[in-house]
Amino acid sequence: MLSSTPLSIQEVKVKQLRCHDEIFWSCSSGLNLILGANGSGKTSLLEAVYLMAHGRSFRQARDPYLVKRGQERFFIQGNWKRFGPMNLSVAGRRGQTSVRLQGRDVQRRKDVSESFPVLVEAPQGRKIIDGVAGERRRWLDALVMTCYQGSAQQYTSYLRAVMQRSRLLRRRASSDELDAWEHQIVAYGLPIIQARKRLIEEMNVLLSEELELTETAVELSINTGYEEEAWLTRLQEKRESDLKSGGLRFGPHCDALKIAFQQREIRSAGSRGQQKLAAIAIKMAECAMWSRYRRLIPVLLLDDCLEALDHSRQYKVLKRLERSPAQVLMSAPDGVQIASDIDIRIQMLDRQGLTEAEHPISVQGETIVVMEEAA
Ligand SMILES: Nc1ncnc2c1ncn2[C@@H]1O[C@H](COP(=O)(O)OP(=O)(O)OP(=O)(O)O)[C@@H](O)[C@H]1O
Repeated sequence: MLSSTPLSIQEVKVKQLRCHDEIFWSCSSGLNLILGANGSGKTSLLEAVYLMAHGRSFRQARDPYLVKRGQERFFIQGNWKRFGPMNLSVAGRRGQTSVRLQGRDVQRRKDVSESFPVLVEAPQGRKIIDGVAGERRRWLDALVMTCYQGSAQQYTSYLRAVMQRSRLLRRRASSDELDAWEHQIVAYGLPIIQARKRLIEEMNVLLSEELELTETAVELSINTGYEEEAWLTRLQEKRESDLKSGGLRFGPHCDALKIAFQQREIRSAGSRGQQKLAAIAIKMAECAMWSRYRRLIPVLLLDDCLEALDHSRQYKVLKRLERSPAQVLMSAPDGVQIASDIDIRIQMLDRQGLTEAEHPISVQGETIVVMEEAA
């Protein structure tokens, strides 16, 4: 079997990004944790790594506040390892960022994000577990396109056919014209449904291997019950109502991905801790898919990833991450305790910058309690 290459970042230099004036972060290839007070700039450091790979922030709203207040520009420079050493840098000012790879301007951001896969789980990031249905669907479809060659084209053609049908409805086009585009909707839609089905099956197998972490099986599902003739008939019958409602409200572009736990949707039935464990298990499965189809092991950014977990589950998460072949960059607020048998590099962040921390971080001998609970 072909082996996969783990991507990793070794050094990050950040200038004038958010609260940081100038900071240098040296990362190890395994588990890395930044500890610091609220507002000390931990998330901003993870954001810097994401910005290099994606050219934009993972924080939700399009953010014009990346540049430090009172400054004109921010700079990020990173030394990565991907087969050999690679250099990525980002320069930005209000609303604009430019990415350079090995000193040359990057024209297509996608080329970098596909070659430098960086996955993120962050409270201010995309809400896959407890966000709106569209967020989950976009995440699923992005993973389908990552894993199965040619599927991106199916999505583009399908959406073009959906939009074209809406335009024709508004123009009161002939039934023949509409027929042709409705056939295209179905012809491009069916492979999308098949690809989603296949991906969900693969992900569910991977998630079933994370049972030790999630404790209860986490399962993904989406509507796959499309039948060609029935779909075409439905499209024909709904022409009038689709015209009135302003668009097509049925099809793969509307289906909701469900993430269930004990057969109930985790976003409403799961506790915050259970949702967190599911989110981490999903990231593990996503990493495995990248490794399987792209032969690359992504860097994982986990912001505040121990939040909402009790000591024994924090320990379990760290143990799981320790086993992962991925480089993991995490943040947590001051006061979190890490058991001594976790192989992890811990750095403390304050106004002076980052300093290596003693390990284990234990308050009043509670580490022992953590160990006992987890045993
Ligand atoms: N453009 C900016 N200029 C200056 N400071 C900023 C800017 N944007 C955000 N900040 C500040 O930067 C600080 C760092 O935010 P960040 O989210 O990185 O902190 P954090 O350590 O992750 O905090 P928490 O533990 O609360 O999640 C915050 O105090 C924020 O108000």
